[in-house]
Order: sequence, then C-alpha cells, then structure tokens
Amino acid sequence: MPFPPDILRVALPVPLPREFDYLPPAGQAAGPDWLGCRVRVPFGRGGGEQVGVVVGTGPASGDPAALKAAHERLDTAPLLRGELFDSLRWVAAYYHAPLGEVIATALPAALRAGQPLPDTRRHGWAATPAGHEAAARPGREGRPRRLLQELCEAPRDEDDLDQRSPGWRTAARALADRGLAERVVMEGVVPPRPIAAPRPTPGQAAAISALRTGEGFRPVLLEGVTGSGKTEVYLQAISDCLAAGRQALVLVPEIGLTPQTLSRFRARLGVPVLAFHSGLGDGERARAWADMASGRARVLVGTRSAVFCPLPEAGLLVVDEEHDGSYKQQDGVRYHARDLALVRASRLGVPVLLGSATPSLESLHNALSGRYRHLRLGERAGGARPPAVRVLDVRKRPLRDGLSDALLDAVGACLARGEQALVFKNRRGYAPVLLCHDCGWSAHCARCDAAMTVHAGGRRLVCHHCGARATPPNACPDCASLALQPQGAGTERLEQALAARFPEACLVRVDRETTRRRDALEKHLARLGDGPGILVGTQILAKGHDLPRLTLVAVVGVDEGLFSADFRAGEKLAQLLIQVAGRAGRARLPGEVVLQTHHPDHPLLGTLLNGGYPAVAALQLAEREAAAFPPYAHLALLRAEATTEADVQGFLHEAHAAFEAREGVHANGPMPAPMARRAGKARGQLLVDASQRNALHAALRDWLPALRALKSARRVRWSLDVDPTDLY
Ligand SMILES: Nc1ncnc2c1ncn2[C@@H]1O[C@H](COP(=O)(O)OP(=O)(O)OP(=O)(O)O)[C@@H](O)[C@H]1O
Ligand SMILES: [Zn+2]
Repeated sequence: MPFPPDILRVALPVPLPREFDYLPPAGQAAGPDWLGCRVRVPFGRGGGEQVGVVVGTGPASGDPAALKAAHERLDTAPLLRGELFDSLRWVAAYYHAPLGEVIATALPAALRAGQPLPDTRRHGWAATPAGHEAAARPGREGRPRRLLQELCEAPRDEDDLDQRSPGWRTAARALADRGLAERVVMEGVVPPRPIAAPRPTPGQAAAISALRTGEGFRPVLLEGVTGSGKTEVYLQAISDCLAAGRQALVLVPEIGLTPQTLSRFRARLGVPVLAFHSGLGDGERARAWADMASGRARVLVGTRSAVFCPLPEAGLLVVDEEHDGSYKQQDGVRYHARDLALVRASRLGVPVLLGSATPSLESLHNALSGRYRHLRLGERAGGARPPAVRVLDVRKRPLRDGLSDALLDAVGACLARGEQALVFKNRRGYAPVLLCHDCGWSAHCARCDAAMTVHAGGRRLVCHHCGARATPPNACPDCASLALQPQGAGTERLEQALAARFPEACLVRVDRETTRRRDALEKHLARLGDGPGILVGTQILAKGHDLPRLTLVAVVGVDEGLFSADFRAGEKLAQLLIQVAGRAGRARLPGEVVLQTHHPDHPLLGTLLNGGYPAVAALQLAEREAAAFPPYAHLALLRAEATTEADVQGFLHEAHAAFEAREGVHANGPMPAPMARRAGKARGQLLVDASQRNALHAALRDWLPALRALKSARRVRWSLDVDPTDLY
C-alpha cells in the first residue's frame, strides 16, 4: 500500500460547493477503478450516512489520519463514466452547482439512494402448471383470469403487457399469489414488426436526406409548421440511427409524452421503446437507465430529466418542441435539457435534431447565424391545409361570461357540421378576480402579491401561487357592499356558459385541475370521441394532440399576454397561439381559428396574422438585439427570499457590493421580483448581464465564493439561475 495511502474524493448530494475526502473501506486500496462508482460514507454528526460518487483519487490534501473511512463500495463497475461523467462536470461548471447535487439530479432516485443497478434482463410472465390446470377449469371471469388465459397461450413480455393492457400488474400479482403464474426471464424476444412509413412529402424527403449527409456533431433545427410531419422526420432519422446499430434519445415536453406518442414510436420503430418520465415508479426509471447504460435498450423517449440517461452507443439526439418551457428545471440545479442535449451531442460526436413549429429565439438565432443547419417544412403533411384565422374585435360588444356572440355562433356552426371545437383560455378556475363593484376592493392572497382566483362557481377562493384557500366573503370587507362579482372568465366559467348554451353537446374541460391523474388527459379526449363536441381548456391542449374532427379553435382573451413586462412574453404568446391554432383542421376537414380580443390593432397580432411565426420571431429578435437581451446577451439571475423585506434587501445590496465590475458584465439591482411577496416570503433579485458568455462565467466564478461568505446570506434563501427563462 502506498504511504500515505490514496484517498477517495467523493461528490455528495449536499449544497456545498466542494468534494469530500475519505479513506477507502478497511482492507481496500483506492485507485482509478473507483472512479464513477458509488460509495456509502459517514456524513455529519450522529452517525448519518450519504451515498456519493467517487470523482477522484489521489493523495490526501490534509492529514489522512483525520479522515474517516468510507463504509462500503456499492458498484463494482463505474456507474458514471466517459461522456456522461464529463457532461455532468460541464453542468456543474456551467450552472455553478455543486457536482454532488448535479449527480444527484442526474441519477434516478433508486440509484441515488444506493440501490443496486437493476436487473435489466427482459422479464415476462408465464403460467405455472397449476395455472394451466386452473385455466382449463371454469372459474370466475375477470382481469386475472383473462390474463391467465393469455399466459397459457404463451409467456408474455412485460413491456408488451405494459403497452397493451395498462394495469395488468395487479392481475399478475393476484395470479402469482395463488401460484398460477410466475415472473420469468424472457430470452430472445421477437421485436414487433414495424409498420410501414408513409411516403415522405418532398419537404420531409429533403430533411431526411440532409440528415443523412455529414458526420459527427451536427446541430439541426427543423422548423416545420404544425402538422407538417416533423415526427415522421424524427422517426426516419431514428430508423437510420438504429440501422447503424446506435442508440437514440428523444426528449419531449412534460405534457407531450402521452401514450399516443409512445405507441406511435413503438409501432413504427419495431424495437422496444423505453419511456422515462416522472409518472414512472422509481424501479422503472432505474431499469430504463440501466437498460440504456448496458446498451440493451436502443431508444428512450422521455421528459426533461431523460437528458441524463447514459448513451454508450449514441447515434442521435432529438428534442421535440425545443422551445417548450418545461425543458428548463426551475429549482435545484437549474439546467436546460435542450442546451444539455446540444452539449452531449457535441461530446458524443452525433447529430442533434431540434424540432418545433415555433423555435425559441435562441435556437433560431443560432440557425440564422449558421451555427445550426436550418431545415424547414412549410406545408402540412397528408394534404391538410393551414387553418384560416379570423380576429374578432370585441370592443364595445357585449360579452357573456367572457364569450362574444360571434364566437358562440362559430362554435354553434361547428357543432352543426358535426365537428369539434376547442375553446382556449389560459386561465383555470371560474374567474381570475373577485371584485367589489362599489369600492373596487378585490380578494387578495394574504401571503402573496396576487389576486385569488374564484373557483367552484364562486364558492371558493384559491391562490394559484401558494395554494392558499379561503371562503369568499358575503359582503365587501372594506365597504360592506353586497356587490361582489367575479371578474373575467376562467375555463370553469367558460365550461358552464358553454354547457348552458349548447346543452346537447359533449363538453370536456381539460386543465391542470381535471388532469391531475396520470392518463386523465387521454381519458378526457376519449370521452369526446368522434362526435360533435367542445373541448374547453388551457395550454395543456396546445400540444401534440391530433384530433381529426377538431376544426375550430376559438381563443378567448389573449389580451393578458400582450402587455406583460417579461421580455419573453411576446415570444411565448406567439408560440402558444400558433401551437393552439395548429390543433385545428389537421386531417381532411379544413380548420378555422378565431381570436377574440380587445386589441385587434396590437402589432404582435398583426404581425402574427400577416407573416406567421417567422415574422414575429424576426421582429422580436430585432427588439432583443436593440435592448441587448438574449440571445444577444447572456443573463444570470440571483434570487433571494426571506421572511422580511429588510433581510432580502440587505443581502442583495451586499451581494451587489461583492460583485467585481469587469468589462462587459454588469450587475443590476436589487430589484423587486415581479411578485414581491409569495407564500409569505419577501422576494427580490439581482440581474447580471454580459455581452460575452465567457465573461459572464468568469464573473460568476469569482462572485460565488464571496456570496457564500456573506453574513447576510444566512438570513435568506438564495439561488443563482444561469440563462433564466423566467425573470420572476
Ligand atoms: N408523409 C406523410 N404522408 C401522409 N401523412 C403524413 C405524412 N407525414 C405525416 N403525416 C401525418 O400528418 C399528421 C401530422 O404529422 P406529425 O404528427 O408527424 O406532424 P408534426 O409536425 O410532428 O405535428 P405537430 O408538431 O404539429 O404536433 C399525422 O397524422 C401524420 O400521420
Ligand atoms: Zn398565495
């Protein structure tokens, strides 16, 4: 053994910007073979333990006799290595986050907790001899029996059962308890036969062949109008990747990963397609991760955190709806999954395909300046035409429950044709405000700087920011008037009004409230079926759904979005409008979009109507350049919150003073957060901007140790957000 002995440098999931030295467990020697392996170590007082990852070995920096020994090595082969390990270090450096926290963010919960890497052999279920006998006898009908009969025909693969009959596991467990079925290792599963691809449109064919040319890292922005067949291009590119013997990773937005999406991928690719999202159990997530790490799985489709999956044989990364806000993590390690996908693809030397009908200005800027290849699909696939858009000027027109007569007429006509209408309002609840008509009082949250939303037809008040609930007062607390009225309309009120007006129509409301449960959205859409009907809902409806009988999209009240202070508001509103409009007329029936507004002359609406998203994007890019905002500048936001306003201000002032000025980098503020009080806490922020990314990072690197050393930092909760998407 070398003397002094080498130690293990361990990254732990604690919010301290450093690694920790340990001696190896008694009788073992530290060496490079420990790198990337998990270890269980003593940590903190009172016999606490943590699971960490060995990120270095070597001589101790201090006296090794003062070090504790690790308790246990958990992996024989490294869990993190190669490109993934390097990319995690990049995340730590770029987002200025402790490596231990980055690793904890990247690993599925079961692995983070120290559980062994799951068995990734394919498992299935088979009937036991007792099961065969039981199936031959008459018995009680039901799910277990139906499953048993199926297993008697042949053992079934678990993935296959997952796809065909969700909920089968309960039945399988019931059979196993009675000794009628058992879990078995499946050998040589025959993959399903892929169904044939449609003939590509000329635009698709051009995109596919462009993707085939070239080698190594190639970032590609696929800008295709809604319904233009971007998904078909992904599928073709993935097929090429699979044919070359490589793995593919597909990222989708949080609410884009529907069973519909998965079954489309599975049916077309002819290989098992793994899903990865927050709705899965810990065991399933760890298994998917291990399956990719071992190379056994070839395709993984997942939401934000899937960007951390191992890709030892990577061939392609796809980011669908790359502009989507859900790719940015808003707490802990605030990474952006699209940006990380680009970094990984570059390290892996493989193409990365970003797709959207409404690309983010960041990606568009990169494409326009030649850093990304820019491919366009200008027309809808399968002969569908773009929807016709009409603006309804509702100034001085009566609105009933937020709906104009013209809008109701359009819905009525759509139903009369036997088709479906979507009424869109980006606000859930009954009404956004409860107002006193006599004195102007409105119901506010006691803990937030925000109005409370009226729910349950007026019987409840809910704060959408902190979840506080209250019973509406009978009389105005300020002037005792009884003239309290809900102002404005949310989806709940629209639903009521539409039900009253069209009592015969099938009406389905889809918002965060009605879709809390997994698969709820699918069930709602199934309820609508093929008959005439109305969907009322929020932005949950704006994405990825293909409803062939939906021909009318009625947008109620875009006005809130037109006057927001956020520099991204225009971009976001245009994206939302285009995406929701894109639900209309996707199949053979022509689509129509009506926009109800009090501001028909607003330049954003005019530009959108005349020039579509590209025109809005060009305008917004010019504004951003003039104002030196991203993508022409780089931002980092220091947020702080505390019980008192004075603590927040004290910290932010000291933080500003600790910021060392340097060329092209500025710290601005302290400024109040757009919502200065939330959930009972005072909030404030400091914005750092820089014309050069490197200068920004150099400044942050110097600044952070100074911030941590501030006494006032102990009285606040603070965080640093690099490339913030929301300045709240
Ligand atoms: N080449 C093709 N021939 C016939 N139909 C096609 C073709 N490509 C795509 N389609 C069909 O057109 C519809 C839209 O395609 P797809 O879902 O791939 O578009 P998209 O651009 O990904 O849509 P969005 O982003 O708007 O959700 C689908 O029903 C798809 O099956
Ligand atoms: Zn609140």
